[in-house]
Amino acid sequence: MPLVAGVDTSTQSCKIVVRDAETGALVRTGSAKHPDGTEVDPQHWWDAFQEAAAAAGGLADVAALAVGGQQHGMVTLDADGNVVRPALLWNDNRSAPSAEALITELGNGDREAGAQAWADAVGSVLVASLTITKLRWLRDNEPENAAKVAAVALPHDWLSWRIAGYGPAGDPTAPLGPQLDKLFTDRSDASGTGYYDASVGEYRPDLLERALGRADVVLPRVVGVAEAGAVAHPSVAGGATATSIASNGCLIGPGAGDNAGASLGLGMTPGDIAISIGTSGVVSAVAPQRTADGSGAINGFADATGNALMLAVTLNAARVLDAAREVLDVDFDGLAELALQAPPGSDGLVLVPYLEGERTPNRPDATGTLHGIRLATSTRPHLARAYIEGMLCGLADGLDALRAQGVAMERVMLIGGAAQSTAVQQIAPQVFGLPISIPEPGEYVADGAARQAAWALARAADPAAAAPAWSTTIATTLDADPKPVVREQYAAVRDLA
Ligand SMILES: Nc1ncnc2c1ncn2[C@@H]1O[C@H](COP(=O)(O)OP(=O)(O)O)[C@@H](O)[C@H]1O
Ligand SMILES: O=C(CO)[C@@H](O)[C@H](O)COP(=O)(O)O
Repeated sequence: MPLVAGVDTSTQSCKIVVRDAETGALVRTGSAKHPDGTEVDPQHWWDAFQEAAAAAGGLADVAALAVGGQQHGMVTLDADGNVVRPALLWNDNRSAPSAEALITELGNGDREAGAQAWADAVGSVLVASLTITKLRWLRDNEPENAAKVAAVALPHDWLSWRIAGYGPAGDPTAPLGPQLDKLFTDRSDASGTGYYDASVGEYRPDLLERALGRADVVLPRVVGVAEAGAVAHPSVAGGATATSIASNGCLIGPGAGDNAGASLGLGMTPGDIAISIGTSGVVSAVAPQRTADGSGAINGFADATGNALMLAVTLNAARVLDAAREVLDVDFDGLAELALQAPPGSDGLVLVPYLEGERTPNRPDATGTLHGIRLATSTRPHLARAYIEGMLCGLADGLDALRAQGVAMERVMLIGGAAQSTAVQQIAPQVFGLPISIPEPGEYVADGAARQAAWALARAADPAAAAPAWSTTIATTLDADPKPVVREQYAAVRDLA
């Protein structure tokens, strides 16, 4: 049976799964770390991809692959294919004033009108995460770099291009050189740039020009759903090209933004909600039409199949628990054990977890605040529980925002690194007031990319082929009595922060 690979070039690491194209059975995996920081030289992603591919036993026997990736990161390339400056990631907040300026400008001085105009035009009210705001920041703060930009790509576009053999002129790992017109992307990741309208499937060069001051830059071609964007070059990843289908080489699928990748990996349909607790906290739902929420609570992105993907995204998720482990000097299990020793609501100890500012609500300069500290709550279990509850309350607000848009919630699935925490699993249904399904532990973004690769492979033979019917196994569904006190306490202090 042919094998396919799915890659997740995420904020903290690169993960690769190799699966059987027909059954979806997991064959092997590999991963490698990315450096910390909100501005990263993309070369690190390339190095981590190579390391992860080697850890996965190489990709020489793989017939197709696809890359899912952290959304929104601004990768600027000059005419020779060099990155102009380190990529600014989705969680880099320096462009918050640029976002505000672009909103007010589009509203001709009226912020509210501008917010709605952006939501109507591209599905999202601008926040610092979106690529377009980073381009405005570049224009205003590094004009010499802005002048060098010949192409703008996203992390998954850039990595796909490198795997296809393109890259900086003279780089021996880029034998096909700096062919910027060979960059490609997909509708899901393009929909997070702020200059692509997924409702009609077209870039908005006029909006790009507003940000960068010009629109004469190459943007990646948006390839169709499950259409191969390129063929992997034999010299990359220790021979990533498939020897098994030598006549075709190893196809590279369109790829996806990581949240659309997870949606495909989970096989989400309307009524399904995914809550991902990775570096970002994401509450997502697929919908037939893209939304235009002028309040900014919901991003109206696209998925990787032709639907819309509604997202509420927080900046403070798994790393809040990493911070708690640091403060309490415990490992993952230790944090979970401590948190489960304290009662729901932590006897009034509440963390508003804006440790990196926040995106939803839009408070880029906020810091975290601990409320309700008394002698009785100055214990390690209370603190551990407050960190977990505060992080989950941010996601519960995201669930409310989706509800307010009329989204049905028939099944709520918890994924992402911190979903492995037994304390998160047990406390989540108390905070959300809903049963929570825990899929088998896995890398659902990489799985979605693998499924897309299998789909692209099938489409190469039959243009009408449907996505392969891989199934997701729900390991357990957890229910608990809702504990409204947790959200009530949080709501009372959230806006004081
Ligand atoms: N058992 C656990 N409990 C809490 N957090 C965990 C656990 N296992 C992993 N994590 C956290 O999950 C995060 C990585 O999750 P992941 O979804 O891979 O992130 P990303 O996709 O943003 O790179 C890290 O911050 C890590 O500390
Ligand atoms: O900005 C968003 C979505 O809009 C984030 O979800 C990023 O796509 C990063 O994802 P993770 O690395 O946290 O998975």
